[in-house]
Amino acid sequence: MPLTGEYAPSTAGWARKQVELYESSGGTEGTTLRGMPVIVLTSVGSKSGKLRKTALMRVEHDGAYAVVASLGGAPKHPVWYFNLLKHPHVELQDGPEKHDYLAREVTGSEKAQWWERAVAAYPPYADYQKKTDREIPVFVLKRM
Ligand SMILES: C[C@H](OP(=O)(O)OC[C@@H](O)[C@@H](O)[C@@H](O)Cn1c2nc(=O)[nH]c(=O)c-2cc2ccc(O)cc21)C(=O)N[C@@H](CCC(=O)N[C@@H](CCC(=O)O)C(=O)O)C(=O)O
Repeated sequence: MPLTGEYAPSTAGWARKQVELYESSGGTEGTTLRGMPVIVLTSVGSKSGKLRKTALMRVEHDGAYAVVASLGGAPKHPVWYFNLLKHPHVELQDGPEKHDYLAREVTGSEKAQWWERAVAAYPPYADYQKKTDREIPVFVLKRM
């Protein structure tokens, strides 16, 4: 059951533009960052209840995805992190395919396994984690 609600564009201009190009091209343009694949996550705002769309690096394994709340190694979580905690039903667009997923924050050995996959997909994640004391959260998304 797709998410419904009013779309509220991100205040991060460069990321918003990438999302809008990705979606308007049906997932054929704006699908990479530095040559590495990107997905678009739609979440429900934890305070506004509006639809928020976030470009993130693509980390996939056997049909499940991980999304990494790295924010470039900033000291604070990106705010979409709080959206997924409150509203785990999200949509993920990977190229032309868009489906519903349930997001769950992972810890321990499960997180370590997905962190390895994330760094393999986008090596800068390892540098971001070195840059901050904040433990960068990872959610695993399973198809609904
Ligand atoms: C700038 C801010 O966005 P954010 O949710 O903090 O997310 C910051 C970034 O993670 C986001 O811009 C990502 O798209 C950046 N980014 C990546 N960010 C990552 O963290 N990880 C990635 O792998 C990643 C890859 C990536 C690839 C391409 C690209 O263009 C951008 C990429 C934002 O949009 N804030 C809104 C509010 C957004 C929101 O969700 N509000 C909630 C309230 C949230 C709260 O305050 O608790 C609501 O509506 O209720 C605002 O200021 O109005």
